[in-house]
Amino acid sequence: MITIYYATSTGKTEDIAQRLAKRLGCPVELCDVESLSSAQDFCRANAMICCVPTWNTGADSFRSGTAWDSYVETIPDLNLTDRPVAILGLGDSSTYGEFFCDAMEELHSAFQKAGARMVGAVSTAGYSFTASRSVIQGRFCGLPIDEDSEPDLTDDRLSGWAVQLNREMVALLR
Ligand SMILES: Cc1cc2nc3c(=O)[nH]c(=O)nc-3n(C[C@H](O)[C@H](O)[C@H](O)COP(=O)(O)O)c2cc1C
Repeated sequence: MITIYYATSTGKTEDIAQRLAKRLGCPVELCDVESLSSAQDFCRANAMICCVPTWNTGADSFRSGTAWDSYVETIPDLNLTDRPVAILGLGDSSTYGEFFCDAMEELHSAFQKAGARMVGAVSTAGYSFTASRSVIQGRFCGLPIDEDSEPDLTDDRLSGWAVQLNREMVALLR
């Protein structure tokens, strides 16, 4: 079972979480981060996909502007050793092209500090943006989705990533 955690301000990240869930080749549970009572709740997932929009443009910390911001400081203290975790980000590469999906990196870093096994990095090819803190060693540390400026590319991006996760994450659960 994979748990897809999401937080949203205007509903787009929730919609994307649901669309991703339909594409994965294993049982999936959806969970709104708003409904959690503590960071410890993340420990019950066998594997997780964390879906995060970016709202706090250019911020060093608390970049999401959603319920994720309540947990970024405590996630590193969890024991998630070898737990598979993937990050998906929502942003706008046209209007916010210098800060594209910056919040992904903040979550990636937090889960990595907790010992999680980070999967799901993707190439920057096919994206038009100026800068992103979520590019690590030349690759996005998760899947960026742009429902504002490139919604027509979303289905293919989700389907391609689902295939990648079935290889990198679902295989680990068998
Ligand atoms: C005020 C404002 C600030 C934003 N800042 C960023 C940003 O810094 N980087 C980015 O990639 N997208 C940014 N966005 C785009 C949102 O992340 C995008 O619309 C996202 O799909 C919203 O997801 P949600 O509906 O789940 O909250 C911003 C949007 C607004 C309106």
